[in-house]
Amino acid sequence: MTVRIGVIGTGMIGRDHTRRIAQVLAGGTIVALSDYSPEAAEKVRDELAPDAKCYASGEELIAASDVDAVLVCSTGSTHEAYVLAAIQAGKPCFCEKPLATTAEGARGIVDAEVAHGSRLVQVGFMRRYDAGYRMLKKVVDSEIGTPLIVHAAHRNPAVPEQYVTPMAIHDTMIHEIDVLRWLLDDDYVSAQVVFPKASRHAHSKVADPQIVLLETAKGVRIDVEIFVNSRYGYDIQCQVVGEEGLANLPEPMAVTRRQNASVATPILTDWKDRFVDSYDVELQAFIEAAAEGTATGPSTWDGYVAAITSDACVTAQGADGAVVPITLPERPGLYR
Ligand SMILES: NC(=O)C1=CN([C@@H]2O[C@H](COP(=O)(O)OP(=O)(O)OC[C@H]3O[C@@H](n4cnc5c(N)ncnc54)[C@H](O)[C@@H]3O)[C@@H](O)[C@H]2O)C=CC1
Ligand SMILES: O=C1[C@@H](O)[C@H](O)[C@@H](O)[C@H](O)[C@H]1O
Repeated sequence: MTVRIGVIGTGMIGRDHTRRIAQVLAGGTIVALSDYSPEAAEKVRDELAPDAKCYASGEELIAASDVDAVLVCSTGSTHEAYVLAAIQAGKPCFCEKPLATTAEGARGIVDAEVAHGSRLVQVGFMRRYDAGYRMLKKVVDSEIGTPLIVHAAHRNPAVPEQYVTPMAIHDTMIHEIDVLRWLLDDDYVSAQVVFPKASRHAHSKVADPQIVLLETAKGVRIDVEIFVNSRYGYDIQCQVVGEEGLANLPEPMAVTRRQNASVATPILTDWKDRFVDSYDVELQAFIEAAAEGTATGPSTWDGYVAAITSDACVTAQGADGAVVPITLPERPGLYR
């Protein structure tokens, strides 16, 4: 079966996901597009999916009888309503992060999916599909003993003026929030944020860098440095310290040069390049599950837990170094 897919939001990532479904992946075809700006949808149609129909609204696209599955790639604040509409229509739905911008909104999606009775939603936490993180997880699961500490860093070269302090959590660190939970098979119990001396390259509305300290239910201590004006590159680091050894996330493949009396390895500068393969793998998994009328991978529950944790971290940003507890409700059977 070829899964007929509609894409809502044809900005940067919606366009890129349309390209991969139209040109790279197997088993799916783009039949529908919609964007708040009709020209944006038409442009993507003309460039990548000439047979797709453009819809005036995401709701109409979801309701269309020839749309089997939906990709929600619009601005974060619009995700919740579209995902709820897709569940209502009984259609598999891939939702880019965040699942919702509030924990309450994400809880509503959990409740709707539980009421539906089976999984329909995959959240776009693509790092779980990254070959490097998967290799790291294998080692953490079996070779370095019980994990004790994680040191992580998420560094971007620069961010635009509209990037504000809470975005370091909601937009950027949300990837670490999800992937470290998955890596350790654990949940968070508290968050604390401390601010080092600010970089002179940071805009006035973002405190940068910042360090988020998380504690897990099993007692692991995690420090995540978020530095979005690091200047030098897009750099994702993750080191797990275990009782019997230590494991590092592999660096992206790059040619090392020995030249002019130095050894040099280039570092990526654009996040789109860093996880390009993982986006392919996550969407291929979505297409295959959608063909069976279901969803796999990062779930609505994972999106909800990420939202609860993000909210706690944002509270911690304003708490003058105080530790903010994180309490999770009981996990419904659908997600066990
Ligand atoms: N997994 C990942 O690594 C990444 C995820 N994202 C997420 O993807 C989402 C989109 O991000 P970008 O593509 O970078 O943003 P963007 O700003 O380039 O595109 C968003 C698009 O949504 C459209 N839009 C806004 N409101 C809408 C509505 N109500 N209905 C339909 N379309 C609407 C806008 O017109 C725009 O074309 C965000 O939630 C972002 O966090 C973005 C980049 C990377
Ligand atoms: O999701 C993403 C962006 O929105 C965010 O701004 C970047 O920091 C992340 O690394 C990228 O994966």
